[in-house]
Amino acid sequence: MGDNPLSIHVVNKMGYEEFIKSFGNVVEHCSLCAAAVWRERPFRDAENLASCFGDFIDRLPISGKEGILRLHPDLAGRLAQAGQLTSESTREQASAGLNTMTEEERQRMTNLNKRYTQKFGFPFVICARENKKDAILRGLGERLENAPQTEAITGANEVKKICRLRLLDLVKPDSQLNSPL
Ligand SMILES: NC(=O)N[C@H]1NC(=O)NC1=O
Repeated sequence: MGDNPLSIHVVNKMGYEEFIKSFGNVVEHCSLCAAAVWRERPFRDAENLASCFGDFIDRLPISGKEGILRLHPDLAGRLAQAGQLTSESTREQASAGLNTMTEEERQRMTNLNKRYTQKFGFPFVICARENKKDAILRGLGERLENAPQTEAITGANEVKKICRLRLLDLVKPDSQLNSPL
């Protein structure tokens, strides 16, 4: 949870500019999602807000899902090594142990990421907070075998998990529309 989690009442009173400022990166570099989801207010609670983002992503055509995936940085890629990830990605990649890989593991990850991007035209995305580096390396190898359409949907489902966890950091989980909290 973040330092000052918001109550759902505060969220529901936000104008769209404030809403986009608060939630514009729950889907990495894609403030369009927050800009679209604002119209669904009032939200019941943090989980309902997360479902609205998830439903928006689900409704996108395959080309839109691919577009969202293309806004994600490679895991343990060049941006990570240069310290240029968003603060959210930095924390998530560290939680999976990706910042403490051996040189050999990093090389394997780089090679697999390259093959993945060449095959699909978008980067490999997985919810790093729900996986450790071994599971991520294994997942990368396995998902390389998937068909492109399957993989766009699998990646979008991982984006939804990342988005939900980011939202639960920002909004008090026990704050509800019909209670004073
Ligand atoms: N490529 C990729 O999966 N990136 C990410 N995953 C995650 O949990 N945070 C990210 O930035």
